[in-house]
Amino acid sequence: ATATAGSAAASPDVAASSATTIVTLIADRLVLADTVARSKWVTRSAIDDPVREHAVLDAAARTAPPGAPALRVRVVVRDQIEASKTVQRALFAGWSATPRTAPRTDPDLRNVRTRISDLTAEIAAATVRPGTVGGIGCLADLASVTSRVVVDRGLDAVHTIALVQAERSVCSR
Ligand SMILES: C=C(O[C@@H]1C=C(C(=O)O)C=C[C@H]1O)C(=O)O
Repeated sequence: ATATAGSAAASPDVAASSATTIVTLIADRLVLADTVARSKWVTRSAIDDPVREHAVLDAAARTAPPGAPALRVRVVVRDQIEASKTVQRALFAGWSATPRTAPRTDPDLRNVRTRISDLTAEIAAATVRPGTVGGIGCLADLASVTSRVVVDRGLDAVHTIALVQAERSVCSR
């Protein structure tokens, strides 16, 4: 790696470790979409839940630290919601096509939704933390961390695509 002049915040190690933090949080949140999808399938609920989506966005904007760019938090959290629905729709499509693989029992969503809320707040905080992701090398760090997380967790194509979708705005400023 080429050494870059500059502050500690801009050092390659710090940037890469913050990419690891945010990608890990995003992947942790995304895999919870499976449980949400199972519950919605069994209870015949809609994948889109505009009321809950609104609440998730507002809560994230509220937990963002003072002075943080609220719009940026909303954009990143919106990406998490859309990526979650990408996974849910793909699972629904698979279960429709092959009904014997469809879930039959309704998992309890309460704990999962609490965990989704907690992870959303952590993602929001990591998104706006000064000196973390962003700038030169951000996309490269994101790509290398993402490929490692995909392998480590054995993510399938659907979750991999949704993970990239969820990272869409991580490097924008
Ligand atoms: C995850 C859910 O499904 C969708 C995704 C949401 C999210 O990622 O926060 C919120 C509402 C739903 O449109 C859910 O209903 O909890």
